[in-house]
Amino acid sequence: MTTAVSAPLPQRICCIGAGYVGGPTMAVIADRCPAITVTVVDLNAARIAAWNDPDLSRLPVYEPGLDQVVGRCRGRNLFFSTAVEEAIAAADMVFLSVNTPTKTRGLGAGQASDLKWVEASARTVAKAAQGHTIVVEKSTLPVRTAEAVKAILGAGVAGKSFSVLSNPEFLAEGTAIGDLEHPDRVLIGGDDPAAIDVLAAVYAHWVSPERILRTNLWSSELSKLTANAFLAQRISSINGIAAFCEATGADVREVARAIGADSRIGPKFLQAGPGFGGSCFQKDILNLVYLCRHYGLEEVAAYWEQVVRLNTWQQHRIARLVVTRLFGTVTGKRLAILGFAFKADTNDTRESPAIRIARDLLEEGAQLMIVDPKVSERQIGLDLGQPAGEGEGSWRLVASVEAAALGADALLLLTEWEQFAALDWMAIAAVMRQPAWLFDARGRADEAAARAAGLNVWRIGQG
Ligand SMILES: NC(=O)C1=CN([C@@H]2O[C@H](COP(=O)(O)OP(=O)(O)OC[C@H]3O[C@@H](n4cnc5c(N)ncnc54)[C@H](O)[C@@H]3O)[C@@H](O)[C@H]2O)C=CC1
Ligand SMILES: O=C(O)[C@H]1O[C@H](OP(=O)(O)OP(=O)(O)OC[C@H]2O[C@@H](n3ccc(=O)[nH]c3=O)[C@H](O)[C@@H]2O)[C@H](O)[C@@H](O)[C@@H]1O
Repeated sequence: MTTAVSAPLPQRICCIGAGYVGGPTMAVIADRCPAITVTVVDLNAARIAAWNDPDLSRLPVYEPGLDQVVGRCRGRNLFFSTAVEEAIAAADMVFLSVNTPTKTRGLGAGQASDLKWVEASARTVAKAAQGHTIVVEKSTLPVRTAEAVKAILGAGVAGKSFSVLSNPEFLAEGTAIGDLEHPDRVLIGGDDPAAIDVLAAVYAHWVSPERILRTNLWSSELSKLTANAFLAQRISSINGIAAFCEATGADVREVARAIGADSRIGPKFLQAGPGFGGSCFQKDILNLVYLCRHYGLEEVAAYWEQVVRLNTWQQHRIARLVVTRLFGTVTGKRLAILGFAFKADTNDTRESPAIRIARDLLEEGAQLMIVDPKVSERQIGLDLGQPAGEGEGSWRLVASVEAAALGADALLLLTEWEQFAALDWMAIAAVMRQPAWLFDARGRADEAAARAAGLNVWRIGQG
């Protein structure tokens, strides 16, 4: 399954989709392969303009270290452009890195992946490509999508030829650059050994051969869905045990440490929290569920569906217990929300647990004071479906935890930003309305200091 590589390199790579995956992935390829010209294209002109912003702090994706990589390559062998067809025509390798969200209507709505962007970009490649082109699926796709991509490309004009590869991306947001520079593995699926060699030669610039895995197309597509399903399953498992700990007097951190010491289980992805967020776990599992049902595997579908159900339950559970502890009502009460991104070190809020929890509390009439170092007021407004405001059932974005705490009955720690781990609890408690609460849904705050400052503390998974 592993490979040693000595194939020719592509000269020009085009990547369709300048998002959280396309941007950082291509920046690292350009950085590690100065001989390759990499052009990232997108229909979204504002996003491309942001990638070209001379001020590197204003790139459209926030990732630690990304600004430095882009700063080294942009204008040298890394380009961002809206000239999609031109870049495809010049390329000998084209990555499809477009969005594949859950369908919102029609057949499979709520579960199947919406492949309209993949189909549209494949059609553009079929039209604009010249000569032989290697087309690489970078987006996360339902197993057997390559068949559809091949069919679209095969219907193109004579004189063009294509090889289709699957090369799913395993980076996690917040650690994207490190994940790309030191991947556990690179997976390449395909049925054209020469094309696989060319792509493997790109990665071989910085990834050792034994980490470059080759499979058939379908195994590669399915491995990506499976990896995300397994990771998400661990989170739902530990969150279920956290609720059980709260009911029984056990402590989920101790349980996680104890089971994680078993080398067969391992310590990673055992952090109990407000449920997983991010654009992919839920959509990829629901896609798996849809595919299992399609193939008549109802029990398998129900098994994976439960991972998502438990996640949704966990988010509502946290909102409910906040209301219960605050004497059964939060109407008109100020609540400080610490963190809105779906995890630390990203500006991404897609499927963030903070959204569902905040919406539940707004529904109860709370006034939310939100603090997040990277998320914009505009984005929060879109996520909560209402603009910033005042009074019952309203929210505002404020600049500091101290400002959020002013007159608040409770703080909810929802994203594990580093700065929330070391707060001046005396100063914070002093400006809150008493009796005041800290609800630590990430288990990251200095609980002893918060208690010493007079706060009541609820911590995830602590009985
Ligand atoms: N966000 C993440 O951490 C990871 C995402 N993935 C997968 O990678 C894929 C992309 O995800 P993100 O980068 O997060 O999405 P994104 O939504 O940030 O970026 C996708 C971009 O593609 C552009 N686009 C769509 N159709 C186009 C077309 N026909 N021509 C030109 N541009 C077009 C959109 O304008 C958008 O800017 C998805 O399949 C996702 O499941 C995989 C691993 C990690
Ligand atoms: O396909 C994708 O999009 C990516 O999805 C995840 O990456 P990402 O969603 O960026 O971030 P994770 O670190 O996996 O965190 C996902 C969510 O789970 C939560 N989480 C994670 C780990 C944990 O122990 N506990 C926990 O609650 C995080 O706070 C976050 O809300 C996977 O980790 C990547 O390998 C994959 O490429």
